[in-house]
Amino acid sequence: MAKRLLIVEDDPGLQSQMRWCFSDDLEVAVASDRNTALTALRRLEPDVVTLDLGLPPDPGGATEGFLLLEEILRLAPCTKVIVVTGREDKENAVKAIGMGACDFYQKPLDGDILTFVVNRAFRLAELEKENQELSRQHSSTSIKGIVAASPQMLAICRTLEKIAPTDVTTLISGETGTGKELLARALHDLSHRSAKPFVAINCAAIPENLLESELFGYEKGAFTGATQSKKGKIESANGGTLFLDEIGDMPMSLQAKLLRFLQERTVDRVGSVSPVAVDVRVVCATHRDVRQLIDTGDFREDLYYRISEITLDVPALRDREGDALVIAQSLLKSLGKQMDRPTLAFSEDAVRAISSYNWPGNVREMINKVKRATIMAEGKRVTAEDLELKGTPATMNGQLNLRQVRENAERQAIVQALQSSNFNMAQASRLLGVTRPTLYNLTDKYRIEQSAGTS
Ligand SMILES: Nc1ncnc2c1ncn2[C@@H]1O[C@H](COP(=O)(O)OP(=O)(O)OP(=O)(O)O)[C@@H](O)[C@H]1O
Repeated sequence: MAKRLLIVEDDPGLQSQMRWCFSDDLEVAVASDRNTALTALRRLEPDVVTLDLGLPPDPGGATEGFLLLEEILRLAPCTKVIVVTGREDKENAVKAIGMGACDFYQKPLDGDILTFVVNRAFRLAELEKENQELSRQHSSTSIKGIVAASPQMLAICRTLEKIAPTDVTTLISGETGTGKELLARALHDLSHRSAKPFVAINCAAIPENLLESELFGYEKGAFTGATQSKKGKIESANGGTLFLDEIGDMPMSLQAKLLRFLQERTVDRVGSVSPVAVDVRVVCATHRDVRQLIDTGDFREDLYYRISEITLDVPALRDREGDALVIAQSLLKSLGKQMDRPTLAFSEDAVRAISSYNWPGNVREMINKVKRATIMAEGKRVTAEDLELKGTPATMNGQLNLRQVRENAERQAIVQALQSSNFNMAQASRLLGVTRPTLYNLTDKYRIEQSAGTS
């Protein structure tokens, strides 16, 4: 396929000069204002755009150019944009690079230099595509219990696999219900500590005066009621992993003691004078912004650095492309099995509603909704109503053009048919009304697994 270039330039003389610079093997389109440029972007899907910042109705300024740059990068973030500025306009060039343009070119026009800059942008676009292709090929998670399809979660899973064999202290942050504890358990299961205990404690759920003895244990007679010595959670996790959930809620008084433990790797039971050596890997999680807690004096900065040798920021479900649907499908499958309704599948409006709802309670909210729907659904289809979600009409939803909308819908329908037919290609092709070879071509095109890969 020919490489595609869009030239956005309002000066007709420069337009034809630029066109002339580029060889015949490029497919070139020209636009002279923001609207025509956006139409051409949607139609041509160029790999590279040269963008004159001074466009009508503000040819002397750069406002239209910046607006257009922003829209191009929102609609087609992989497009390489080269901004074209006046000779003395370094400030705007720098601003454009800051906004995400890949390069800039200063007038007056020099054909050789412009061709060089444009070719370099094409090469960059090509390399990025190859890179994406490669990462897509390794795009399923084989970590037990974690269902994911989004590039963000797949990247987190890859990091998790890399850090699991080490003992680095890891901080997992993310909204409630995003899977922080699940990731912490996976970190433990994939480590050499997996045969030893995984001990979790929720620092927000235990009153301040009990948390110390829960964590560090106590000696007989340390306080009224301490009739026996007791190991704390840290000691109980010896050899394994200690998971400190909601670390952001740990009281200041205990933060100092925890820091000491992380430095010395020994615990002092309450009421004891002889420290006990403990070997644990510490994983912490929080839904709070720890940096902000440090600013307000509610969290020790030195402790933060100790617990965050590696940080994993788990995005909210609504920000993970494709995850909501694959997780919902997997939940329906397992809950359907549990509740003796193994053939349940989502209706079309349910699929749309799942993809467009913003899931404030993340996966935990989804579990509740799918559980409810599995009970409530009449017949074989789970509707948006069963999920207590409003059905939403299909929209452009920030997608580039009709081709992208169509491809996303096609991809979704194929995944759904495969899942509801238990990955039986003959059955799925009948459901979709296409032949089996066509379905094989489509699964290749969209790189869809032909078997239940993620579970
Ligand atoms: N990617 C996923 N695949 C499958 N199940 C998931 C996924 N993410 C989360 N879950 C499930 O969602 C539920 C909530 O996850 P988890 O308890 O790990 O979230 P959390 O971020 O620790 O929540 P909180 O901050 O409220 O403690 C669990 O039942 C978990 O197994």
